[in-house]
Amino acid sequence: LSPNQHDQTLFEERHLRFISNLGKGNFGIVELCRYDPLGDNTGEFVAVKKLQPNKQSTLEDFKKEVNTLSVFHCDYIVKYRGICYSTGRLSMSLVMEYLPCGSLIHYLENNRHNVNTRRMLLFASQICKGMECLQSLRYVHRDLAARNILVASESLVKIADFGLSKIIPFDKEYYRVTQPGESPIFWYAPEAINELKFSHKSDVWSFGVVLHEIFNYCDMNSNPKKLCMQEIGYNVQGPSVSMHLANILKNNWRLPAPPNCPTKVYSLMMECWAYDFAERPCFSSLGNHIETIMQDERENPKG
Ligand SMILES: CCCn1cc(-c2nc(Nc3ccc(C(=O)NC)cc3)nc3[nH]ccc23)cn1
Repeated sequence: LSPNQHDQTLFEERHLRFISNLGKGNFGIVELCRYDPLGDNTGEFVAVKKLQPNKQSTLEDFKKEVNTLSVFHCDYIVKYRGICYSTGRLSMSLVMEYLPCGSLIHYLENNRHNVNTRRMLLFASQICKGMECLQSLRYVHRDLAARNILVASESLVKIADFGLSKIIPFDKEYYRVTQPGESPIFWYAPEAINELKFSHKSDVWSFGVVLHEIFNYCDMNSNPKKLCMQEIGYNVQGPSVSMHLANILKNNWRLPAPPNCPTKVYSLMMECWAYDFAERPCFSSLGNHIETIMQDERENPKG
Protein backbone atom coordinates (compact mmCIF):
# COMPACT_ATOMS: atom_id res chain seq x y z
CA LEU A 1 0.00 0.00 0.00
CA SER A 2 1.33 3.46 -0.75
CA PRO A 3 1.88 5.54 2.43
CA ASN A 4 -1.27 7.62 2.34
CA GLN A 5 -3.48 4.59 1.80
CA HIS A 6 -2.99 3.53 5.42
CA ASP A 7 -5.44 6.20 6.54
CA GLN A 8 -8.17 4.92 4.19
CA THR A 9 -11.39 3.83 5.84
CA LEU A 10 -11.78 0.15 5.03
CA PHE A 11 -15.24 -1.28 4.36
CA GLU A 12 -15.50 -5.06 4.68
CA GLU A 13 -17.03 -6.61 1.57
CA ARG A 14 -19.08 -9.13 3.56
CA HIS A 15 -21.03 -6.28 5.21
CA LEU A 16 -21.76 -4.44 1.92
CA ARG A 17 -25.24 -5.57 0.88
CA PHE A 18 -26.08 -4.88 -2.81
CA ILE A 19 -29.41 -3.12 -3.32
CA SER A 20 -29.50 -1.70 -6.86
CA ASN A 21 -27.48 -0.17 -9.71
CA LEU A 22 -27.22 3.61 -9.63
CA GLY A 23 -25.42 4.42 -12.84
CA LYS A 24 -22.34 4.10 -14.95
CA GLY A 25 -19.35 6.38 -14.60
CA ASN A 26 -15.93 6.43 -16.17
CA PHE A 27 -14.05 3.26 -15.20
CA GLY A 28 -16.90 1.59 -13.43
CA ILE A 29 -20.51 1.08 -12.46
CA VAL A 30 -21.93 2.56 -9.27
CA GLU A 31 -24.13 0.48 -6.98
CA LEU A 32 -26.38 1.36 -4.06
CA CYS A 33 -25.39 -0.78 -1.06
CA ARG A 34 -26.29 -0.87 2.59
CA TYR A 35 -23.19 -1.17 4.82
CA ASP A 36 -24.69 -3.33 7.54
CA PRO A 37 -22.03 -4.75 9.89
CA LEU A 38 -24.67 -5.48 12.57
CA GLY A 39 -26.68 -7.45 10.02
CA ASP A 40 -29.97 -5.93 11.23
CA ASN A 41 -30.66 -3.54 8.31
CA THR A 42 -29.82 -0.53 10.45
CA GLY A 43 -26.66 0.18 8.44
CA GLU A 44 -26.32 3.24 6.23
CA PHE A 45 -26.72 3.50 2.47
CA VAL A 46 -23.52 4.06 0.49
CA ALA A 47 -22.70 4.39 -3.22
CA VAL A 48 -20.06 1.89 -4.26
CA LYS A 49 -18.11 2.28 -7.48
CA LYS A 50 -16.68 -1.04 -8.55
CA LEU A 51 -13.51 -0.87 -10.54
CA GLN A 52 -13.93 -2.38 -13.97
CA PRO A 53 -10.36 -2.79 -15.23
CA ASN A 54 -10.62 -2.49 -19.01
CA LYS A 55 -8.35 -1.27 -21.82
CA GLN A 56 -8.52 2.34 -20.61
CA SER A 57 -8.43 1.95 -16.87
CA THR A 58 -6.06 0.08 -14.64
CA LEU A 59 -5.91 -0.42 -10.92
CA GLU A 60 -3.39 2.46 -10.84
CA ASP A 61 -5.89 4.83 -12.48
CA PHE A 62 -8.50 3.75 -9.98
CA LYS A 63 -6.14 4.28 -7.03
CA LYS A 64 -5.45 7.76 -8.39
CA GLU A 65 -9.19 8.44 -8.45
CA VAL A 66 -9.47 7.17 -4.87
CA ASN A 67 -6.62 9.41 -3.78
CA THR A 68 -8.10 12.33 -5.72
CA LEU A 69 -11.45 12.04 -4.05
CA SER A 70 -10.01 11.39 -0.59
CA VAL A 71 -8.16 14.73 -0.55
CA PHE A 72 -11.18 16.86 -1.50
CA HIS A 73 -13.17 18.20 1.43
CA CYS A 74 -15.68 20.38 -0.35
CA ASP A 75 -19.46 20.66 0.03
CA TYR A 76 -19.83 20.66 -3.76
CA ILE A 77 -17.85 17.47 -4.46
CA VAL A 78 -19.34 14.07 -3.74
CA LYS A 79 -17.92 12.83 -0.42
CA TYR A 80 -15.49 9.96 -0.38
CA ARG A 81 -16.08 7.47 2.46
CA GLY A 82 -13.44 4.78 1.98
CA ILE A 83 -12.44 1.73 0.02
CA CYS A 84 -13.40 -1.93 -0.05
CA TYR A 85 -10.98 -4.61 -1.19
CA SER A 86 -12.66 -7.60 -2.77
CA THR A 87 -11.61 -11.03 -1.56
CA GLY A 88 -8.14 -11.85 -2.74
CA ARG A 89 -7.45 -8.13 -3.23
CA LEU A 90 -7.83 -8.63 -6.97
CA SER A 91 -9.97 -5.55 -7.34
CA MET A 92 -11.21 -2.70 -5.18
CA SER A 93 -14.25 -0.50 -4.84
CA LEU A 94 -14.62 3.17 -4.01
CA VAL A 95 -17.18 3.89 -1.26
CA MET A 96 -18.90 7.27 -1.41
CA GLU A 97 -21.82 9.05 0.23
CA TYR A 98 -25.15 8.13 -1.37
CA LEU A 99 -26.99 11.11 -2.84
CA PRO A 100 -30.70 10.25 -2.89
CA CYS A 101 -31.89 12.49 -5.71
CA GLY A 102 -29.70 11.06 -8.46
CA SER A 103 -28.15 12.77 -11.46
CA LEU A 104 -28.91 16.37 -12.40
CA ILE A 105 -30.21 15.18 -15.80
CA HIS A 106 -32.76 12.91 -14.14
CA TYR A 107 -33.72 15.63 -11.65
CA LEU A 108 -34.23 18.47 -14.15
CA GLU A 109 -36.14 16.24 -16.59
CA ASN A 110 -38.51 15.22 -13.78
CA ASN A 111 -38.78 18.56 -11.96
CA ARG A 112 -38.95 20.98 -14.88
CA HIS A 113 -42.02 22.75 -13.51
CA ASN A 114 -40.71 23.61 -10.08
CA VAL A 115 -37.14 24.58 -10.95
CA ASN A 116 -36.95 28.29 -11.72
CA THR A 117 -34.09 30.46 -13.00
CA ARG A 118 -32.87 31.24 -9.48
CA ARG A 119 -32.54 27.56 -8.57
CA MET A 120 -30.71 26.84 -11.86
CA LEU A 121 -28.29 29.68 -11.06
CA LEU A 122 -27.84 28.31 -7.52
CA PHE A 123 -26.86 24.91 -8.98
CA ALA A 124 -24.50 26.62 -11.45
CA SER A 125 -22.79 28.61 -8.69
CA GLN A 126 -22.33 25.42 -6.62
CA ILE A 127 -20.71 23.63 -9.59
CA CYS A 128 -18.43 26.68 -9.97
CA LYS A 129 -17.40 26.42 -6.31
CA GLY A 130 -16.73 22.70 -6.70
CA MET A 131 -14.54 23.43 -9.73
CA GLU A 132 -12.67 26.13 -7.79
CA CYS A 133 -11.90 23.44 -5.20
CA LEU A 134 -10.58 21.09 -7.90
CA GLN A 135 -8.53 23.90 -9.42
CA SER A 136 -6.99 24.76 -6.04
CA LEU A 137 -5.46 21.27 -6.09
CA ARG A 138 -4.39 21.61 -9.74
CA TYR A 139 -6.94 19.07 -10.97
CA VAL A 140 -8.67 19.26 -14.33
CA HIS A 141 -11.92 17.29 -14.38
CA ARG A 142 -11.99 16.65 -18.16
CA ASP A 143 -15.53 15.29 -18.06
CA LEU A 144 -17.62 18.11 -16.61
CA ALA A 145 -21.15 17.44 -17.88
CA ALA A 146 -24.65 17.38 -16.36
CA ARG A 147 -24.49 13.54 -16.34
CA ASN A 148 -21.64 13.83 -13.82
CA ILE A 149 -23.45 16.23 -11.49
CA LEU A 150 -25.46 14.67 -8.67
CA VAL A 151 -28.35 16.17 -6.68
CA ALA A 152 -28.00 15.94 -2.88
CA SER A 153 -31.18 17.92 -2.15
CA GLU A 154 -33.45 20.42 -3.91
CA SER A 155 -30.92 23.10 -3.07
CA LEU A 156 -27.57 21.28 -3.33
CA VAL A 157 -25.73 19.63 -6.21
CA LYS A 158 -22.28 18.00 -6.20
CA ILE A 159 -19.64 17.13 -8.78
CA ALA A 160 -19.08 13.39 -9.19
CA ASP A 161 -17.03 10.93 -11.20
CA PHE A 162 -13.38 11.93 -11.39
CA GLY A 163 -12.44 8.96 -13.56
CA LEU A 164 -11.00 11.17 -16.30
CA SER A 165 -9.56 13.87 -14.06
CA LYS A 166 -5.82 14.60 -14.18
CA ILE A 167 -3.36 16.67 -12.18
CA ILE A 168 -1.70 19.46 -14.17
CA PRO A 169 2.11 19.12 -13.82
CA PHE A 170 3.58 21.88 -11.61
CA ASP A 171 5.59 23.39 -14.50
CA LYS A 172 2.73 23.56 -17.03
CA GLU A 173 -0.66 25.20 -17.41
CA TYR A 174 -2.29 22.27 -19.18
CA TYR A 175 -2.39 18.48 -19.30
CA ARG A 176 -1.93 16.73 -22.66
CA VAL A 177 -3.49 13.28 -22.87
CA THR A 178 -1.97 10.60 -25.07
CA GLN A 179 -4.99 8.68 -26.41
CA PRO A 180 -8.41 10.33 -26.91
CA GLY A 181 -10.34 7.28 -25.63
CA GLU A 182 -14.16 7.60 -25.69
CA SER A 183 -14.05 11.37 -25.51
CA PRO A 184 -17.17 13.42 -24.79
CA ILE A 185 -16.09 15.79 -27.60
CA PHE A 186 -19.38 17.79 -27.58
CA TRP A 187 -18.34 19.12 -24.15
CA TYR A 188 -14.72 19.70 -25.23
CA ALA A 189 -12.97 23.02 -25.87
CA PRO A 190 -11.37 23.45 -29.35
CA GLU A 191 -7.80 22.96 -28.02
CA ALA A 192 -8.94 19.75 -26.33
CA ILE A 193 -10.51 18.48 -29.59
CA ASN A 194 -7.57 19.53 -31.78
CA GLU A 195 -4.55 19.03 -29.51
CA LEU A 196 -5.88 16.93 -26.58
CA LYS A 197 -4.81 19.86 -24.37
CA PHE A 198 -6.75 20.07 -21.09
CA SER A 199 -6.59 22.93 -18.61
CA HIS A 200 -8.79 24.75 -16.10
CA LYS A 201 -9.88 26.85 -19.09
CA SER A 202 -11.01 23.77 -21.01
CA ASP A 203 -13.05 22.82 -17.92
CA VAL A 204 -14.53 26.36 -18.10
CA TRP A 205 -15.65 25.65 -21.70
CA SER A 206 -17.34 22.44 -20.47
CA PHE A 207 -18.94 24.43 -17.63
CA GLY A 208 -20.53 26.65 -20.31
CA VAL A 209 -21.97 23.50 -21.90
CA VAL A 210 -23.30 22.36 -18.47
CA LEU A 211 -24.95 25.79 -18.08
CA HIS A 212 -26.58 25.20 -21.49
CA GLU A 213 -27.81 21.76 -20.34
CA ILE A 214 -29.23 23.21 -17.10
CA PHE A 215 -31.12 25.99 -18.91
CA ASN A 216 -32.47 23.37 -21.30
CA TYR A 217 -33.69 21.35 -18.29
CA CYS A 218 -31.39 18.61 -19.69
CA ASP A 219 -34.01 18.01 -22.39
CA MET A 220 -32.60 15.12 -24.43
CA ASN A 221 -34.04 16.56 -27.67
CA SER A 222 -31.79 19.60 -27.36
CA ASN A 223 -28.72 18.12 -25.68
CA PRO A 224 -25.29 19.34 -26.84
CA LYS A 225 -24.55 16.22 -28.95
CA LYS A 226 -27.87 16.49 -30.82
CA LEU A 227 -27.53 20.20 -31.51
CA CYS A 228 -23.92 19.84 -32.72
CA MET A 229 -24.78 16.87 -34.96
CA GLN A 230 -27.69 18.85 -36.47
CA GLU A 231 -25.19 21.56 -37.41
CA ILE A 232 -22.50 19.14 -38.65
CA GLY A 233 -24.96 16.91 -40.53
CA TYR A 234 -26.05 13.44 -39.47
CA ASN A 235 -24.39 11.85 -42.49
CA VAL A 236 -21.01 12.61 -40.88
CA GLN A 237 -19.87 9.61 -38.83
CA GLY A 238 -16.93 8.33 -36.79
CA PRO A 239 -13.56 10.02 -36.38
CA SER A 240 -14.31 12.87 -38.80
CA VAL A 241 -17.01 14.18 -36.44
CA SER A 242 -14.37 15.84 -34.24
CA MET A 243 -12.79 17.52 -37.30
CA HIS A 244 -16.20 18.87 -38.41
CA LEU A 245 -16.95 20.01 -34.85
CA ALA A 246 -13.59 21.80 -34.64
CA ASN A 247 -14.38 23.54 -37.97
CA ILE A 248 -17.81 24.88 -37.03
CA LEU A 249 -16.39 26.12 -33.71
CA LYS A 250 -13.54 27.78 -35.62
CA ASN A 251 -16.21 29.47 -37.78
CA ASN A 252 -17.85 30.80 -34.61
CA TRP A 253 -20.87 28.51 -34.50
CA ARG A 254 -21.96 27.92 -30.89
CA LEU A 255 -24.83 26.12 -29.16
CA PRO A 256 -28.00 28.26 -29.59
CA ALA A 257 -29.61 30.02 -26.60
CA PRO A 258 -32.02 27.66 -24.78
CA PRO A 259 -35.71 28.76 -24.88
CA ASN A 260 -36.49 31.49 -22.26
CA CYS A 261 -32.82 31.62 -21.27
CA PRO A 262 -32.08 35.05 -19.71
CA THR A 263 -29.81 37.11 -22.00
CA LYS A 264 -27.20 37.57 -19.24
CA VAL A 265 -26.96 33.81 -18.76
CA TYR A 266 -26.49 33.12 -22.48
CA SER A 267 -23.77 35.79 -22.70
CA LEU A 268 -22.05 34.05 -19.75
CA MET A 269 -22.09 30.79 -21.73
CA MET A 270 -20.64 32.64 -24.73
CA GLU A 271 -17.80 33.94 -22.53
CA CYS A 272 -17.00 30.35 -21.51
CA TRP A 273 -16.93 29.45 -25.22
CA ALA A 274 -14.29 32.02 -26.24
CA TYR A 275 -12.17 30.27 -28.89
CA ASP A 276 -8.94 31.50 -27.27
CA PHE A 277 -8.71 29.86 -23.82
CA ALA A 278 -6.93 32.94 -22.42
CA GLU A 279 -10.11 34.99 -22.99
CA ARG A 280 -12.35 32.61 -21.03
CA PRO A 281 -13.24 33.67 -17.46
CA CYS A 282 -11.86 31.72 -14.50
CA PHE A 283 -14.21 29.80 -12.19
CA SER A 284 -13.98 32.36 -9.38
CA SER A 285 -15.05 35.27 -11.63
CA LEU A 286 -17.76 33.02 -13.16
CA GLY A 287 -19.05 32.30 -9.65
CA ASN A 288 -19.21 36.01 -8.79
CA HIS A 289 -20.91 36.80 -12.10
CA ILE A 290 -23.56 34.13 -11.46
CA GLU A 291 -24.21 35.48 -7.94
CA THR A 292 -24.74 38.96 -9.46
CA ILE A 293 -27.29 37.61 -11.96
CA MET A 294 -28.99 35.74 -9.09
CA GLN A 295 -29.24 39.06 -7.25
CA ASP A 296 -30.91 40.68 -10.29
CA GLU A 297 -33.29 37.70 -10.54
CA ARG A 298 -34.16 38.23 -6.85
CA GLU A 299 -35.00 41.89 -7.51
CA ASN A 300 -37.04 41.38 -10.66
CA PRO A 301 -37.83 37.66 -11.02
CA LYS A 302 -38.73 36.61 -14.57
CA GLY A 303 -38.73 32.81 -14.31
C1 LIG B 1 -21.92 10.26 -12.18
C2 LIG B 1 -21.82 9.02 -12.98
C3 LIG B 1 -21.61 7.77 -12.11
N1 LIG B 1 -22.66 7.70 -11.09
C4 LIG B 1 -22.57 8.08 -9.80
C5 LIG B 1 -23.81 7.81 -9.24
C6 LIG B 1 -24.23 8.08 -7.86
N2 LIG B 1 -25.56 8.08 -7.65
C7 LIG B 1 -26.03 8.39 -6.42
N3 LIG B 1 -27.38 8.42 -6.21
C8 LIG B 1 -28.42 8.12 -7.08
C9 LIG B 1 -28.25 7.78 -8.43
C10 LIG B 1 -29.36 7.49 -9.23
C11 LIG B 1 -30.65 7.55 -8.68
C12 LIG B 1 -31.87 7.25 -9.51
O1 LIG B 1 -32.97 7.36 -9.07
N4 LIG B 1 -31.65 6.85 -10.80
C13 LIG B 1 -32.80 6.54 -11.63
C14 LIG B 1 -30.83 7.89 -7.34
C15 LIG B 1 -29.71 8.17 -6.54
N5 LIG B 1 -25.26 8.68 -5.36
C16 LIG B 1 -23.91 8.67 -5.57
N6 LIG B 1 -22.90 8.93 -4.69
C17 LIG B 1 -21.71 8.80 -5.33
C18 LIG B 1 -21.93 8.45 -6.65
C19 LIG B 1 -23.34 8.37 -6.81
C20 LIG B 1 -24.63 7.32 -10.23
N7 LIG B 1 -23.91 7.24 -11.37
